[in-house]
Amino acid sequence: MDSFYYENKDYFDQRIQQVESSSRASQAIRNFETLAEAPDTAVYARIRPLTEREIEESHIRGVLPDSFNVASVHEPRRKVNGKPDLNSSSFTVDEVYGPDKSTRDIYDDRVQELTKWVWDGGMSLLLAYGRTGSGKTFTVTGLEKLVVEELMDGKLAGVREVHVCIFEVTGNNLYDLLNDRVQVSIMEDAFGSMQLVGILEKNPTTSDEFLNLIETAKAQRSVASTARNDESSRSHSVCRVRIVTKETTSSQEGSFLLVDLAGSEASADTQHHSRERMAETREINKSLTILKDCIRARALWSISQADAATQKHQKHVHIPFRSSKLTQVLKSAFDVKNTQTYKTLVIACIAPSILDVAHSKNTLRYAETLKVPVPKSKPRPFDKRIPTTWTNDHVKEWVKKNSGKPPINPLKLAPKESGIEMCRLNEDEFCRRALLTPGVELERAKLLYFKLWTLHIDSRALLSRPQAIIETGPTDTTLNRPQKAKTIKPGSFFQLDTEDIEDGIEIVMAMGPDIISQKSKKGEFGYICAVVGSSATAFESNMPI
Ligand SMILES: Nc1ncnc2c1ncn2[C@@H]1O[C@H](COP(=O)(O)OP(=O)(O)OP(=O)(O)O)[C@@H](O)[C@H]1O
Repeated sequence: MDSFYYENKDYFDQRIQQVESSSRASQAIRNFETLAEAPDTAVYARIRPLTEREIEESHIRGVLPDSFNVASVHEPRRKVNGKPDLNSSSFTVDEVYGPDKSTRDIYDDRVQELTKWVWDGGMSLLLAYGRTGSGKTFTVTGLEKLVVEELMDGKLAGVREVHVCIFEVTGNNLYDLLNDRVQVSIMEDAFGSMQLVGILEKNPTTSDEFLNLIETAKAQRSVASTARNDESSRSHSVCRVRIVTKETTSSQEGSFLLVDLAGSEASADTQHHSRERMAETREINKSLTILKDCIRARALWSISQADAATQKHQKHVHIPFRSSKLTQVLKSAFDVKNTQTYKTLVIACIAPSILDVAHSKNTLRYAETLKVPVPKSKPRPFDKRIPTTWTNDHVKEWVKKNSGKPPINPLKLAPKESGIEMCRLNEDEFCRRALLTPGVELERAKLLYFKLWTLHIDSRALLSRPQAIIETGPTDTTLNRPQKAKTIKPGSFFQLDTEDIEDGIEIVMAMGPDIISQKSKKGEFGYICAVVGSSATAFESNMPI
């Protein structure tokens, strides 16, 4: 096709110019509304500019940003009569960045939010996917620098320790890029977390120190590439940043995984390579397919959870993370037992040349399949027992009523968050905001956080078992709910209705059926309950979620 393209270059040039001018018009009517709430998994496409070599060789662009979230791909083709034609197709992702967009634009739009999320104890995963030479390393390295700047320049609130390790996944082997490529292994600990055994973790205290580590890792990676007589990166490179805070006792650790994936190559591209290189390509492609399956399966699982009430989509979801070393390393991002929300950003990197469109289509197809369409279901109406149905006004009202005296300022705690967003907030961030109200001490902030979580957990039980009664009971610590109470599981927490609240007792925990009281002898069914006190230190509990 290359020679056909050069023979008909003027024709293709003209056609692409026509397409480009019409796509500019459609970009102008960008719909900002769809960006209102970024989903936990976002998929972007970044189309790099033509390189100098490509320009010298008279390539033109065959992949264009069509609208803010659509990339159009124009493939040269020969009609049966021998005349040239363009085969056009389009792909939809969350956001398309054209060649005029900088790494800073991507950072400001999404990655900055992931960085702040991690600083406050959240988990983020950033993956750059694409064919060899499509701009993955350029993008990840640029973003890493901006992440480092944000983390280390001291402008984020609070004091944290930053720990970093950078390693490479080549086939089934892991190499430490900050320790002379020493081989490391991966093991699952008793809690189901994957531990890198033998990895060297550094603790940079300045931006420069951190950036030097990134440079060291980059040099180690290219040493290996040169040794294989191979300019491109045939391995996945992972930079793991852990954020540790000592400010509150129960604070969670933040984690940011930035992954520069190995180039996806079609098997046909490696036909002229050695058997070893072909096997390597197969291994890389396999790991990328497993990665896609894991991301999709995790997203499907989240949807099934959100939809648990209707039971429509609740089915067993298999997440095959054990099938490759790469997905084992990233296990925490797919683990359904992980109670922390992972925010994931996948950047599909695209080489724009019209002679590379077959590869670009594969990359965009891969990116498209990562987007799991969320079934359109009617939003659940407001229910005071279910925080995920609360609007920001409901949240504010709840904070005012439940945060003691003087109440925690809802404008400081939840300036614009809905109930779902408040449940996603980690404890540190929740307490930090609560403490902005003068006179509020940490214990009270924690108690309110706990109250919200208790409600949320109970509401999940209600949603997954619609027959379960999450009702209030009398404050004599015995729940008297004949029949209905039989569905209550010991260990469940219950929030009492306002009219049932006495002596400030709002929350009780069901211990077990009351079989000895006078009421039960009369045939009434009740539960012995433990009172949950108003002090944050009154009890401890591991609640199933
Ligand atoms: N957005 C961009 N703007 C300008 N130049 C870019 C951009 N993206 C990539 N490039 C250039 O394109 C070339 C290939 O980019 P890069 O090395 O990042 O590709 P890659 O996908 O990581 O390739 P490999 O898989 O072989 O490592 C480099 O010369 C890089 O500087």
